Amino acid sequence: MGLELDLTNVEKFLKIDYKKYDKKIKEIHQMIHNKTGLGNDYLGWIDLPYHYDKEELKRIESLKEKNKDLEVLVVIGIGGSYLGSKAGLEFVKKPFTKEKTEIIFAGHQLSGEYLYHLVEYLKDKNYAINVISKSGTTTEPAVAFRILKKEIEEKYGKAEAKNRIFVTTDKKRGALFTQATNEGYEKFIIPDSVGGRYSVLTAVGLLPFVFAGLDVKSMLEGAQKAFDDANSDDIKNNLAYQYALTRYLLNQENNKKIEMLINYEPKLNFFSEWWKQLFGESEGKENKGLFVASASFTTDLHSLGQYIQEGQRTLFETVLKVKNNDKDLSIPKDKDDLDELNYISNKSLSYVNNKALLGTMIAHVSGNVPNILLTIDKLDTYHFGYLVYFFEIACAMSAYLLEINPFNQPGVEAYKKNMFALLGKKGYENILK
Ligand SMILES: O=P(O)(O)OC[C@H]1O[C@](O)(CO)[C@@H](O)[C@@H]1O
Repeated sequence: MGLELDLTNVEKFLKIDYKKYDKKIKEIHQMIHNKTGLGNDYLGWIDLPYHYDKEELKRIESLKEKNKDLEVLVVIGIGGSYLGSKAGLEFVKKPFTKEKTEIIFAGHQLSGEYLYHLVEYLKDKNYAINVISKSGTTTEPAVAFRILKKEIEEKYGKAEAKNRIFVTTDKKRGALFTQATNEGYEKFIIPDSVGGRYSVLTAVGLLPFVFAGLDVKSMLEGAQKAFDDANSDDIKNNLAYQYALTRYLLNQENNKKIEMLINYEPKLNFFSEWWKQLFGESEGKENKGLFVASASFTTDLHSLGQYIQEGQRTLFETVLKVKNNDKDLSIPKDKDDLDELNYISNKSLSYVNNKALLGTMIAHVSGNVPNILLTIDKLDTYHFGYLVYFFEIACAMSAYLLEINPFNQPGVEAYKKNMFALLGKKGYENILK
């Protein structure tokens, strides 16, 4: 139970010679596991599937037990402090069903309209806040926290509000750490050695998952399986490295500039958002890296499909296929058959969706768009954990193949500096001159 990788529709465009890269892959594998490469201080996520903080998870579970009647948990965070938990929840959540504790995200943009309506919504709800920020100084979550902290204190009083604010941040430093210590909020840790986009399996993801009632144990088992599967330095036995090398070669030898992650299940839309941060922030530097995009089919076949089929030939697709649906429906027979669907009556939607996937792949490949096919069995917590770790390790390998540091994001500062200057922050006066 893991993942299947099919490169048939890449090999038509590219010769993937594992032998040629065997030595390089082995070296990088050692670099990752011995933590000797660029950005090596941030390789703490490597061991998380087995060495996650077990005491902390127990503390999260007992916090959830104490707060089992909460109607809403507001999770404040952005980027890696947001996308992983949002992706995990969407991955497994049944559409159109209301969880006992609803998880609502905030601080992932600066929209006053969004926050206004959230504040209104929370007025008659029994709620708590989990504010997540490794640095503690990121503007978006800091603004949202300031506003929601005022609201929760007004609603419950300062003393009770303290029991309803859970902070996930650095172990010993930062603005949020200091605030949490001063106010006596319950704290959870983002380890020094784990950067935001690699933090799903820390309290960053685990707290929201536990509050949403997700099976965290099986998620960690999935990640453990991915760890075991990616533990070989022999690329022939390591699908994560095969994926990493393939996308590297499509870029370097086939001149592809864009990788699109494609899904056929709306539950995967936010997984794509998480994936985009992972690869975009890790690889997009020094004028290198693939631009990562995503699409949800068949929806986007009716918008982007035209471009993919016939636009500039600079992209390839990585299709994430789900073999088995939990629930399904069949198409009923109709006596008039005006829509001419009787030829597929009694067929399930999964059957039709799979034919759409196959037909699209054939079309796009014939339009010179290489397709990597990744298949998982189903959309459950186990496979979420598996995919998270699979892509994390693939991303590290891929960035090291490009000879860049996968774990920093210096470019993100540019917009922040300009925004601070425009807002009149002290010390930024000369930035735009
Ligand atoms: O957890 P923090 O420190 O608020 O950072 C949130 C996100 O912002 C970034 O630092 C980019 O500004 C991401 O790398 C990170 O995931």
